[in-house]
Amino acid sequence: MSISVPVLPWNIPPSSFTAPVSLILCLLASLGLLLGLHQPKSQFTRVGKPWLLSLLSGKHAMSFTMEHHVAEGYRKVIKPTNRPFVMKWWARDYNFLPPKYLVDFKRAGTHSLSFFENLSTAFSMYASVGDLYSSDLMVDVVKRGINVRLPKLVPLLSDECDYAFRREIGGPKEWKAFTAAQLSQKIMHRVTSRILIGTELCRDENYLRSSTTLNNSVFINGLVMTMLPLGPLRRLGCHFFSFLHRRNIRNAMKDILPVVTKRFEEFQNQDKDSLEALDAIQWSLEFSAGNKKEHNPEWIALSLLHNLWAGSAAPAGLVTQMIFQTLLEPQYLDPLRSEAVKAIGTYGWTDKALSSMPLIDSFIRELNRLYPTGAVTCARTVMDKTFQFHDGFQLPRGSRIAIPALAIHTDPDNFPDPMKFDGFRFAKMNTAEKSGEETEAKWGASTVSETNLAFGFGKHSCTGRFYAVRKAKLIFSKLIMQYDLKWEGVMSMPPRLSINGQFAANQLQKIFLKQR
Ligand code: HEM
Repeated sequence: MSISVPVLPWNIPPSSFTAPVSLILCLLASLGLLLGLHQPKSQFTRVGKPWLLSLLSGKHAMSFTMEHHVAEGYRKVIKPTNRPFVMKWWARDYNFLPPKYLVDFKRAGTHSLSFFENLSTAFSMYASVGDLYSSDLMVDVVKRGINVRLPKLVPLLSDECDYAFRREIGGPKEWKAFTAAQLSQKIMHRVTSRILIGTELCRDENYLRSSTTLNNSVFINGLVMTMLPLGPLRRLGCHFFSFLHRRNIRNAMKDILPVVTKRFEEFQNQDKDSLEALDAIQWSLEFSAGNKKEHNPEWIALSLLHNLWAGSAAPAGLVTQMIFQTLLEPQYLDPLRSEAVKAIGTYGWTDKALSSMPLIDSFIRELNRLYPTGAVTCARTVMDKTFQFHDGFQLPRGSRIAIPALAIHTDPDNFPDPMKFDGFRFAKMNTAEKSGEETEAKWGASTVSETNLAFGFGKHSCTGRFYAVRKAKLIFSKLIMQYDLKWEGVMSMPPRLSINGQFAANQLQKIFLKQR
């Protein structure tokens, strides 16, 4: 049997191309590598090594130790000079700003300092979803869909959580082992999907599998694209190399698109007021209506999947961290459990109950202080010709800025004994200052402030934080009320995964659960 070498239509054998194409690819790769060594000039002090040298230093590469370099910049540049420092992040130069500029994140218009343009470029999203991130639909769905209906949504989340517990944990009479991060992720993904996707799919195992794969793929693809030495051909190269990620999108779309299309057709054909499903498909249909580009099943389905990415992984990491901390310092368990039992006993599984858990709330805020999902938040790209900060400092269009959140959270000028985990730190501060406001108070877990930056700050601060904190409280309360927890031989916090300044709770740590 012989294998014929394919011949191109105009009869030039492909072997004729091999040498020149290889040469061009080698030249481009070398150019990319050289650019990896190049550090463009900046008006600010540069921190960290060139990308390539950092990568060659193996496990100490900046990608895996980013938080230390950011902390160094904060200590050596920001604190003594109150000026920004510059550092490579996601393969590009970022100006890390002192906290005095946080006020400008509040003042700037949403499209002057853009979070989504920044995210899309950092994660090379343009290569997989085009200009999806130029749209306001994702934010609208959370802000105008979810946040205003939280009291109605909590009972639905609670039902889904009960179902998720039955599916993922069951009722073990003896100690049963689970990988904590995996368990939190599965439960959170199911609960999040109940509202962010809807009843048709939230229990569909194919959808759950393909959307979980996609959630992981967004981050992994973004990371791999950052690390490729693509030089000036970065945009083109990312399009080419994102093919696996695009396949993951197609797979998830196969599961979700038929449902969205059906709902789209119903929405077109019926009196719009008669349809009031409590889910994000409904709100996407409503909020995109009249917008030609967005009001179609493909755009809506893609947008839902990307909101799911924002809304599922980070809160799951938070729940994992809550479990680890409770096991590491078991003295917290009794007060947290008693508080949950009392609130649920009084108000049932309602929004009111979740808002009546000041200790759990404080525990969450303290975890977000010490173990935020990122050492850096408030990443933005300047979209105006120039952006002028309140003190006259200016940056031109295309500049990237960010805030060293973890360094600020652990600055002794902001918190006494900042490296110590004090689960009830914020409950104590709240009691000391309480002015009568019962819910989202000054020291509440979902209140952003200049020293609580885990959810960002300003016009683009996380719109999903109210939903996220409620889901974390709900899942954690059910877990500690229904199960005993333990782990074996663990003496310190299981190390987090740190990649490009983003953290993930330890992915391997086993815990044991037994029904109470
Ligand atoms: C523990 C959970 C979560 C954490 C730590 C978190 C963190 C963040 C951060 C740091 C930002 C950027 C804010 C800034 O730069 O100022 C952000 C933005 C955003 N998050 Fe979250 N998030 C969480 C949960 C959620 C959930 C459940 C949703 C709901 C779908 C969500 C939706 C969004 C959206 C839509 C934005 C963009 C906001 C805008 O540009 O106006 N997040 N989040």
